[in-house]
Amino acid sequence: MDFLLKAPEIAINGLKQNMASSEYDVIRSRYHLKETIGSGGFAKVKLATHLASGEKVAVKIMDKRALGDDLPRVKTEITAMKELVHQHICTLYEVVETKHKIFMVIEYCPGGELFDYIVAKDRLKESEARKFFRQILSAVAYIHHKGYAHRDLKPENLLLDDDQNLKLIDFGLAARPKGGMEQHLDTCCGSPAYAAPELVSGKQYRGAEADIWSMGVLLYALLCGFLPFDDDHVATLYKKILKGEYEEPRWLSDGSCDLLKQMLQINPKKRISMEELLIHPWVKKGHSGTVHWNSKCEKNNLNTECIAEMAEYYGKTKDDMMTIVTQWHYDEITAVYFLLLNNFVRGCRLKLPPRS
Ligand SMILES: [NH3+]CCCOc1cc(-c2cn[nH]c2)ccc1C(=O)Nc1ccccc1
Repeated sequence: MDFLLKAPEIAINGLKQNMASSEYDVIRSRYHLKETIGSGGFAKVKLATHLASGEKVAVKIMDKRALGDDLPRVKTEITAMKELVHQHICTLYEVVETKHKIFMVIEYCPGGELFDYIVAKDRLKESEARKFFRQILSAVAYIHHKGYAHRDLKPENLLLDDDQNLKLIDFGLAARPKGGMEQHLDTCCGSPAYAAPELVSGKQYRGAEADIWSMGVLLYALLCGFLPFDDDHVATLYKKILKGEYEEPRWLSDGSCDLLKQMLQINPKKRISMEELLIHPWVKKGHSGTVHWNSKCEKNNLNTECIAEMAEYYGKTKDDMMTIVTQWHYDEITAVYFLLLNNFVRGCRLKLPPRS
């Protein structure tokens, strides 16, 4: 099985990784792996502690031998997460690859899945649904701006951080069409209940338009606590999606019904666009302005306070530390930078302990 990221003989973190040693040696040298906090088909996700800083992280562990046809999904996700750095997207901190394993170290979200949050509350009040929907819009407008479509938007892929803010995960099905976001896509993917009519009918579709349909289903789930189109038999579910008829519970406001109607348009050409969504009266209600979707943590705009803290920790000049960080090897250095940055963005000051 070839290496996705590095040839086996290339040193990992300056040390020649003895390929005979445990597959977990490198990850355990920097993280204390704890309980499993999630799993999906080909991966399990463990809670871990970053030994140098004491910060909690999530480690997504995949065995290349078990991945089979899903191996390209992992490369897609790693490539996408390296490029998509945003306050409402789970940050990829580090990638460790060994002969048989791939470890993705990701920002930890202690609040769990939005799915479970909705189930626990039955359904959300309009104001809370709006708060979450604005954050989802912010993340999706950003990834569309960067030329990506997520293609698997659903409450299971939105996690709550410790400030009750949403973070998007699972970019394994993301697409970045070479011809730009206007280019049509062919692959039918994602979760059936959230899939757009043009996607389930096997037609070519535009990623951005399909993502907007999925966000309509997501908004409906936030406001109602159940899905607009649902059935135990996928063929029947597809018929319901293609028909586009759904119940409007009496608790939905006229504004909510109007927005849902514009998002759940079976004809993608009649569906509301991202630009119109960002300024929609329902989205703006009760908030001072439109949705801010630009990233607050772009890689091309390094945080000088984090660099200064790292320079002191590693005994380097700020310039040398800046040069090392901007190589973005997604190794220990990248992880430390993003861990410091995430705390900075949240208004905390993470002080690294003296190095042993
Ligand atoms: N539905 C989410 C289950 C837990 O999965 C994750 C949790 C975190 C996480 C938890 N806390 N912070 C981040 C980060 C990433 C994943 C993830 O990518 N899961 C996955 C996706 C596709 C296939 C298999 C697994």
